[in-house]
Amino acid sequence: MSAPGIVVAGLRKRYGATLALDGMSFTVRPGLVTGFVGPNGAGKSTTMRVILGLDAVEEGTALIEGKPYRGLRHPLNHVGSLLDAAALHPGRSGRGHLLWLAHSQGLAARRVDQVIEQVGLTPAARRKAGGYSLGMRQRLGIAAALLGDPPIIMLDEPFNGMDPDGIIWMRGFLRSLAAQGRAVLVSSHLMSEVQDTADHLVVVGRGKAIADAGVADLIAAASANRVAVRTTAATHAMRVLAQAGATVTAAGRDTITVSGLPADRIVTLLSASAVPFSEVSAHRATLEDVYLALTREALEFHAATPTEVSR
Ligand SMILES: Nc1ncnc2c1ncn2[C@@H]1O[C@H](COP(=O)(O)OP(=O)(O)OP(=O)(O)O)[C@@H](O)[C@H]1O
Repeated sequence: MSAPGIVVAGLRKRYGATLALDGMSFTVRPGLVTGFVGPNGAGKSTTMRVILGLDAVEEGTALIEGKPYRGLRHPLNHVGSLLDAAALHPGRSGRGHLLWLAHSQGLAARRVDQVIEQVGLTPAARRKAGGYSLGMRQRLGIAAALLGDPPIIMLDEPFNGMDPDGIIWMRGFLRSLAAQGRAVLVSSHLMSEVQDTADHLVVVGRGKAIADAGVADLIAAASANRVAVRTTAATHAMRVLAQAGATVTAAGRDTITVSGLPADRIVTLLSASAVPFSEVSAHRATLEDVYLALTREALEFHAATPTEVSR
């Protein structure tokens, strides 16, 4: 039996002097939304193009249900993708665009109306696609990806250009595709976009995956043994706790996070130094925290953060 989903292993690719992919490896499993997240230039789009056989690599393999894209007899029945929502004929209606695609794949016109309905584009289906907003183009692109009813869906930055209602719709839609048992890979350079959507995250930096794990596990790891303190005297609190051996980070205007000391010891130390505080609680990391910690080292350009104080 062929392996389900997508398996990417050891991709290496150069563009001139730029090493775009440097050992990229990860797996996209059925029934899950996998967020593919990383800073601009990290290699997300290149990886997706390689998976679709649009770009060659010097090393490594990208397999769809156990085969390279070019080895699939009817690829669009295996994987549907949206790489560039702008790539459509502006003079054609949305429906006309999909009919043209369906025809080229030997699919029935009935399928076109089904996918238009699925992505909520019915009222605009007969209008010229050239007049569509970027959000509508994204919906049209997703409709095209669904035409062949593939078990794998791959979308590059589908949240781009979506208004808040569109983002909420997209999150629910991606979840429903995964709930149908499909493997869904969604790239974004913003962690907040995949929050509440992704079950699994592949975080990329400088051409490789720097994390490939469940969202719950990543949050638990980033939260481990850290305590959040709310105080109106953050600077004083940071000094006292750092002197006691803790590593302290400013997390917001009135909040610091502390590692290296248990909560009861923190309370004792702050009380002894007359530092006012209103709350001491176990810190729960956000996906944003996870992402920042993982990508800090991988960012090509970043400013030193002045907020960390340790003894
Ligand atoms: N056709 C190309 N020619 C030259 N360099 C390229 C080309 N495509 C990508 N690159 C380079 O390869 C690296 C990876 O780019 P890629 O577009 O895959 O990253 P990305 O993570 O998708 O970023 P973004 O979110 O900005 O699209 C970057 O340094 C980029 O400049």
